[in-house]
Amino acid sequence: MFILNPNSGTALGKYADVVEKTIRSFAKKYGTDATILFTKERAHATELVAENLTARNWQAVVAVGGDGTVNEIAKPLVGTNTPVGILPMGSGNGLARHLGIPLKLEASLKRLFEGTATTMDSGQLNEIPFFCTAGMGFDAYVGHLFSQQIERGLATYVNVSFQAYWSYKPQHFRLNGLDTNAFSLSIANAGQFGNNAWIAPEASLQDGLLDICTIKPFPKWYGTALAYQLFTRQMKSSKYIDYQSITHAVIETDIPPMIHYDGEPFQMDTTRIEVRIKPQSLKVIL
Ligand SMILES: Nc1ncnc2c1ncn2[C@@H]1O[C@H](COP(=O)(O)OP(=O)(O)OP(=O)(O)O)[C@@H](O)[C@H]1O
Repeated sequence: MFILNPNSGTALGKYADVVEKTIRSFAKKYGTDATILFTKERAHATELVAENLTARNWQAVVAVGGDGTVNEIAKPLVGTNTPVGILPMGSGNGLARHLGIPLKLEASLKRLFEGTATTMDSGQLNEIPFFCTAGMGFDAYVGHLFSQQIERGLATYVNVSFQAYWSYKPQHFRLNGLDTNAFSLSIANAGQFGNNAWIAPEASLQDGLLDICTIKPFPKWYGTALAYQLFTRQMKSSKYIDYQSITHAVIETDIPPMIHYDGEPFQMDTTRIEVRIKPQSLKVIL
């Protein structure tokens, strides 16, 4: 079962018919068939999976889109034997990039049809599952601003981040009871946000651990160096970042925070957030 989000990235909406034809031709070539469904709105992918999951013994449910689409599709597959597949067509494609899934449609289809299922960890912020990264602070603020843009894609993301950067002020958090001021507090299951922005270059999807990455307040002029470290997998060498590997953590905030899960912004209605890992909880085709 393939679920396409025509709102993902910049190309999928325009070329959905080409994508659909290519999927069907690969399915035929590999001696199987493809059920292709389109999402109509936010959260619809989760409904489509739930409605159709028991209809057949699916080889995989494939997210055709970005990290938000993977999240919506993987959520109901946690703890089941049905693997998720990914054809990365989003703006950031963090999970697909971490997993080394090719970004070109034909290459990712070849990998999908020739791949095998393996298990990976997933994380939770209270009851909200995530698979790639989640967090609060600057990343969530940017996620929120990005979701309000008409155009998606990398250029919009860079533009939104750059504008938000100048006015953004670090916030107060309590992490496991310890007070901290942070520019951002990211929780990494996979190593990157997307677009090869490696917040936790050493993160593993199979180690039963989440990495909490706290970026401490830094002078504005240092932003370029931090961005360089982010895109060259050198964040570990920065004096402004702290890492903690955890299976469980409690984050408290002064007011209910805006968070993001896999890049999707969400306004919490509580100031207490429990972070948990669900080891080996999702099957994924690689
Ligand atoms: N038919 C639709 N119309 C509008 N929005 C949709 C539709 N289907 C899904 N969505 C929403 O589109 C948003 C973006 O999806 P997705 O995250 O896959 O793409 P992206 O943000 O471009 O990529 P990435 O997360 O990799 O940066 C999600 O919030 C999703 O719920």
